[in-house]
Amino acid sequence: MKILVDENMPYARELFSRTGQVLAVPGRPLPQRELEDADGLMVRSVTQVDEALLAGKPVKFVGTATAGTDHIDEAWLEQAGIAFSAAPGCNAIAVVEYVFSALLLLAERDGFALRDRTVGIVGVGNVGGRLQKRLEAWGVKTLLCDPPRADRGDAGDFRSLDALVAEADILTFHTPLFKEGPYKSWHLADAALLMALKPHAILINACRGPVVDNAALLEVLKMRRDLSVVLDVWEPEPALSLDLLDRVDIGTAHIAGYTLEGKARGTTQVFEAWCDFLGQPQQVPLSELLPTPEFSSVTLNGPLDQATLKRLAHLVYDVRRDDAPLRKVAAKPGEFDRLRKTYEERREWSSLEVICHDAETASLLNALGFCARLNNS
Ligand SMILES: NC(=O)C1=CN([C@@H]2O[C@H](COP(=O)(O)OP(=O)(O)OC[C@H]3O[C@@H](n4cnc5c(N)ncnc54)[C@H](O)[C@@H]3O)[C@@H](O)[C@H]2O)C=CC1
Ligand SMILES: O=C(O)C(=O)[C@H](O)COP(=O)(O)O
Repeated sequence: MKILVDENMPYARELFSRTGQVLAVPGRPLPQRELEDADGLMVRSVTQVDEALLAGKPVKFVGTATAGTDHIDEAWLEQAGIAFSAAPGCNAIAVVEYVFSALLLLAERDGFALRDRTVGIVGVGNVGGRLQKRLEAWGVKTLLCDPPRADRGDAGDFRSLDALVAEADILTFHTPLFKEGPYKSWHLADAALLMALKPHAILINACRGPVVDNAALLEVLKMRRDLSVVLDVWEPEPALSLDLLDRVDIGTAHIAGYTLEGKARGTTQVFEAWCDFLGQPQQVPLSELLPTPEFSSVTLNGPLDQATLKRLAHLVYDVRRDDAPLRKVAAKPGEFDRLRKTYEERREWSSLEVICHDAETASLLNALGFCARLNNS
């Protein structure tokens, strides 16, 4: 049994080698000759998996250690009889914490209270749903737009995208990329939407680059200097527009989902699906894999205000650590992918135990995703 795994998939070698011979390969471009005798192929979002890649190859199972699946031609895999599994929700917490890190930074820079802003969430799935809960836990008003869920009759106060644009101070996109169909999300944020954003609005895209028309965004930013923009994803990648990068407030190399926990969950979800496919089910608890974090415990002695929340959040992850390196190297070919492959360890808020002196603060911190406990001494 030969299993190809993307080299940017932590723990893949040790897990998949329980079931066969593992070869770690670059995902972009994938060395095609290695597919000639491969039974399993485990990729990330940078590898297009379709007929052109796999026709005539012996691969029987494809796994992607990602939430997004727009790089996979699922219809072709199905008709070719190739099993497929993704990793839904694996890195949702990481994206939520990226968004929080960015918002807390912009709030401090521009001197506003998050609680005084309304956040419009477009796409209320694993990422958007968790973001809603954490923002509401902090007392921030949210507005939700998710036409597929609204059409399914899911509970929730779902609004139109136009309503969010009209009312939200912060608009954040968390949809899959659909190039066509009833829920097409390609260029969902087009020139008209961008021009209609409220004065001093903040636009965030941490889902897929083409959900925001990047050429239109560049033109709009030349006219609307009041807008603030956070982009983790670009149209296209890896050759993003340097002019656009110059004009955004925070720009990162598609790393919003890159916590160690998020990547490890991606690997274990796909590994477990592969084992099911082989008829040898296995469960891998994350605690078996993850190392001790750099900071594991702090004591909060005062009240939890926005400035304190920012310091706590940024102790675990400050988005500026990813913005500066991209600006430094973006003009050089290959550097976008190198930044992603050599990504320095990043953990989730839950890795930080926060010891508190009152139960209300502990409960709020837990609702925000930290691991809080009451100091009874
Ligand atoms: N920057 C990064 O590192 C990461 C990016 N992503 C991207 O974010 C996307 C969302 O992630 P999850 O929340 O985990 O996916 P999910 O599938 O759990 O949720 C997506 C939600 O978007 C909704 N939706 C679909 N089409 C829509 C439309 N046209 N307008 C509004 N809502 C729509 C769906 O009904 C669903 O509720 C992924 O598909 C992926 O492309 C995900 C993880 C990491
Ligand atoms: O899960 C997703 O969807 C993502 O966007 C991933 O975080 C992207 O990471 P790579 O698969 O490109 O390493």
